[in-house]
Amino acid sequence: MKAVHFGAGNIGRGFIGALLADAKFDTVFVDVNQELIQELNEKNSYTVELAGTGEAETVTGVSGLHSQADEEKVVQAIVEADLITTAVGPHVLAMIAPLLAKGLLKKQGTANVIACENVIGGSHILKKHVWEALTEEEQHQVNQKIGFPNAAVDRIVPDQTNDDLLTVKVEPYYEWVVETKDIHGTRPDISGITYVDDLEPYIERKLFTVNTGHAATAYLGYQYGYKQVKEAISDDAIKEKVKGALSETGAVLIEKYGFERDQHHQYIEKIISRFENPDLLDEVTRVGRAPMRKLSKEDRLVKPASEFTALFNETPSHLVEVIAAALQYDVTSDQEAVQLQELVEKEGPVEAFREVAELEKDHLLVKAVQEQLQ
Ligand SMILES: NC(=O)C1=CN([C@@H]2O[C@H](COP(=O)(O)OP(=O)(O)OC[C@H]3O[C@@H](n4cnc5c(N)ncnc54)[C@H](O)[C@@H]3O)[C@@H](O)[C@H]2O)C=CC1
Ligand SMILES: O=P(O)(O)OC[C@H]1O[C@](O)(CO)[C@@H](O)[C@@H]1O
Repeated sequence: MKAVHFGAGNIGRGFIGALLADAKFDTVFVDVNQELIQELNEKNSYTVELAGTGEAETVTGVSGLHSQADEEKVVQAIVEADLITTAVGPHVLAMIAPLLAKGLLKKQGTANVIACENVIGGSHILKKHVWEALTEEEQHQVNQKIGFPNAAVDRIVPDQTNDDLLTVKVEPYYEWVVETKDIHGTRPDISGITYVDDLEPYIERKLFTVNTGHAATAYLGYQYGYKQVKEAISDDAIKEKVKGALSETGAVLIEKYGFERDQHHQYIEKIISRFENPDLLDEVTRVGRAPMRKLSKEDRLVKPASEFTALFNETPSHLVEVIAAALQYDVTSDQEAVQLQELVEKEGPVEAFREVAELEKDHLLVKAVQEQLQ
């Protein structure tokens, strides 16, 4: 079996690539990092270390292509692929879509495209961008043979500090959930995938617990002066606030999906313990990256906070505190943080928040953030 995976970064190599290799796929990684591509083609393998266990896995059957310089080869690889996956970041999906469209158009048999990004409906977002690159007739042709099932991916893979460029250290835990309804042909035979009929409860539980909790730890940690996530979460004051924020998202999730309360709180505890892994060096600036995306209306802070407000007619004080901390996140090496701070400087933090989160002026959440910032 053959796979093409866009994005040979942390999650690409450390999670998706490893699970594809376990399922006996040969994987072509498509990236823009020439150094990574060269290494992949020289070694055709790399190591995945499981943090805190001393265990490691060798991933074989891999190679690399550049998404611009090797365009024709990428198209050919897509033509031959049984499965196409991505882990490039939500904003990059639009950039890879034209090339993906070219390859999909030339394919003969059925295949599936699975976006493995931290966003709700990632594969559908990618499909929308692919559609923009095709005529109506071409869309029809591609629709007959290609599925775009949505997915949720969960594994903490920090930025890497190894001497070897390809080696990647990951947490042992992982979860890859794929929605069955949009799959074309047979389901990819990958034992690491959990197939579900309805992804929504899974992706929301994951995004509004793992990612909300992580973002809360990062923004509060940055505010308190911590560099590493594990340092931030071992500060009791931060941990209590993170737990508070996750109780609020938990209240929304329990109300919406009927999760059992005690089980959900055990899930929260388990997630927090993953942030504490002493063998994971994970900087608050990686987890807090792209604060404008993280403050957008469908993402991990504002969506559960506005749903909490609507459901319970009160504002979630811990999430509001995290949102206020995110508005003060001024990391100069982060393009979105710089852009956010420029907006804060120009419009003031409350108006900046309202604009980024696309909320009405009189929304209770806007008022609560205003009070928090006073
Ligand atoms: N790192 C993690 O723990 C997790 C990350 N994710 C999601 O996975 C996605 C990727 O995240 P990471 O792997 O952490 O980021 P990363 O920055 O390590 O990897 C992204 C890769 O995409 C490549 N890329 C950028 N533009 C490209 C283009 N036009 N064509 C092909 N490749 C391109 C980059 O060179 C890089 O190698 C994000 O959506 C993230 O939210 C999801 C779960 C866990
Ligand atoms: O990848 P994003 O959406 O910028 O957010 C970082 C988050 O993604 C992860 O890398 C994996 O879920 C978490 O470590 C963190 O919560």
